[in-house]
Amino acid sequence: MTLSSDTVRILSPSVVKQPAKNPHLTPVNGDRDRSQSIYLAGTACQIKSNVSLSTFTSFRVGGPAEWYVAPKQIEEVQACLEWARAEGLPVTFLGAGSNLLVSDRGIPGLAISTRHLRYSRFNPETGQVTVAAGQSLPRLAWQAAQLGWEGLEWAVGIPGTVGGAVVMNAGAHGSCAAEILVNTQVVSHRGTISVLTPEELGYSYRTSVLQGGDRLVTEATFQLKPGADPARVQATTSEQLEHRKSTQPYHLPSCGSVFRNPDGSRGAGWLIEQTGLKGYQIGSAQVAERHANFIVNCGGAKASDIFQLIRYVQAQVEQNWAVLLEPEVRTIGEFQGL
Ligand SMILES: Cc1cc2nc3c(=O)[nH]c(=O)nc-3n(C[C@H](O)[C@H](O)[C@H](O)COP(=O)(O)OP(=O)(O)OC[C@H]3O[C@@H](n4cnc5c(N)ncnc54)[C@H](O)[C@@H]3O)c2cc1C
Ligand SMILES: NC(=O)C1=CN([C@@H]2O[C@H](COP(=O)(O)OP(=O)(O)OC[C@H]3O[C@@H](n4cnc5c(N)ncnc54)[C@H](OP(=O)(O)O)[C@@H]3O)[C@@H](O)[C@H]2O)C=CC1
Ligand SMILES: C=C(O[C@H]1[C@H](O)[C@@H](CO)O[C@H](OP(=O)(O)OP(=O)(O)OC[C@H]2O[C@@H](n3ccc(=O)[nH]c3=O)[C@H](O)[C@@H]2O)[C@@H]1NC(C)=O)C(=O)O
Repeated sequence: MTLSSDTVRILSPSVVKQPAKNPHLTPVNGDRDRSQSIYLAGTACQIKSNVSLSTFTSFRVGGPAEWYVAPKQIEEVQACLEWARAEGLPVTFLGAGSNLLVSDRGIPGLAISTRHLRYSRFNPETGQVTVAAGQSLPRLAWQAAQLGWEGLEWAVGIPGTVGGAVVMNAGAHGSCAAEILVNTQVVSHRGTISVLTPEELGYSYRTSVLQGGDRLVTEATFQLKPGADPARVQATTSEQLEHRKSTQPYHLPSCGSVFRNPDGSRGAGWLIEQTGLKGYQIGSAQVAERHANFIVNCGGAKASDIFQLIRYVQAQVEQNWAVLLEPEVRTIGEFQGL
């Protein structure tokens, strides 16, 4: 079973050209072919070539993005998308990289990171918070707790961005993004801005129609519950984080749960542990002792080690339990031939 990939193919890689001399581009220094970064005309947007993604993922693995940019506002997002389209490049969206496995070979085309899209606006009249896609979800959870707004306590241990949470329908402790989302603003690969409701997102467990799609989440609005005692909300938030740290290998690079829990009472962690795979290692990738549905990078792991371990665990569980575990982690780039 191949793992799904999230590189959006505006054109298939076979026709992806090396970026031509694009009139929109102002080389930073000298001839573009030599330069490692370029600026999009009319913006402060710097597109860099050959940027390693390993430091941008929680697994701490992954090869280089052919091109990488971190736009600071929606107009720059639109300019980047227009450039990629003009150059015939596939586009990949990056949040905090906490649910990504990026190929050691890297990814073709343009990787757009939301890391600089950050603001949060709490509206006491409506109890809603509107927040930029690149905002850290734990940071938002703590901000809400400090205000005495309930509804995000569950999210404090999810080390991703708001945009990633909207796309993944991130959840924990019986809650998830779908339950509190009012709407989300997205930009299509043609630069068109629209606002989607939870119904339009086709939400289900750890799934939305945005996954593997070509629309970038730029902002989300959540319905929270103001008026609680801030000390109590902060205490609950801390408890959620402490519970997680005691049941999950938080201290080692991972992507969180590797597989979605299958239907039925036996979760992925239980199935993998009962298959005797805790501690099983390929290279420096290991099935975590603390939680069998985590694969951890014990130091110096390659993406290929992790990929092969995912497939090995899938095969062993299927053989033992006739259950085919479905990856929750999003794989990006090519893993063929492994
Ligand atoms: C220690 C640890 C614990 C975790 N615990 C949980 C948990 O309890 N519950 C849970 O649900 N998850 C958990 N995760 C997984 C992960 O944190 C979530 O899936 C999170 O929502 C991913 O957000 P991100 O910003 O890192 O997205 P990324 O990993 O960067 O991207 C995930 C996917 O979303 C896409 N994407 C990201 N941002 C955007 C955007 N703005 N617009 C469009 N597409 C976008 C990417 O292309 C990719 O397909 C955990 C991960 C770790 C490392
Ligand atoms: N194992 C793995 O692969 C990974 C694990 N993690 C873990 O996930 C957890 C979340 O990490 P991360 O997403 O970086 O978020 P942080 O834990 O860094 O929290 C984000 C922000 O929330 C605020 N904050 C944190 N704790 C408190 C608090 N007790 N009270 C008030 N505000 C607080 C801080 O904002 P401010 O700076 O404004 O004070 C902080 O910058 C961390 O424990 C981290 O170690 C993260 C990534 C990967
Ligand atoms: C970490 C993630 O989300 C996590 C989220 O943090 C936690 C807490 O709410 O609940 C889910 O884990 P989970 O279903 O494994 O929940 P846990 O409470 O850790 O384990 C459930 C049960 O599985 C069994 N279990 C778990 C791990 C293990 O190694 N062995 C085992 O037998 C235990 O019986 C345990 O009681 C989410 N995982 C999925 C795939 O839904 C993620 O999505 O990345």
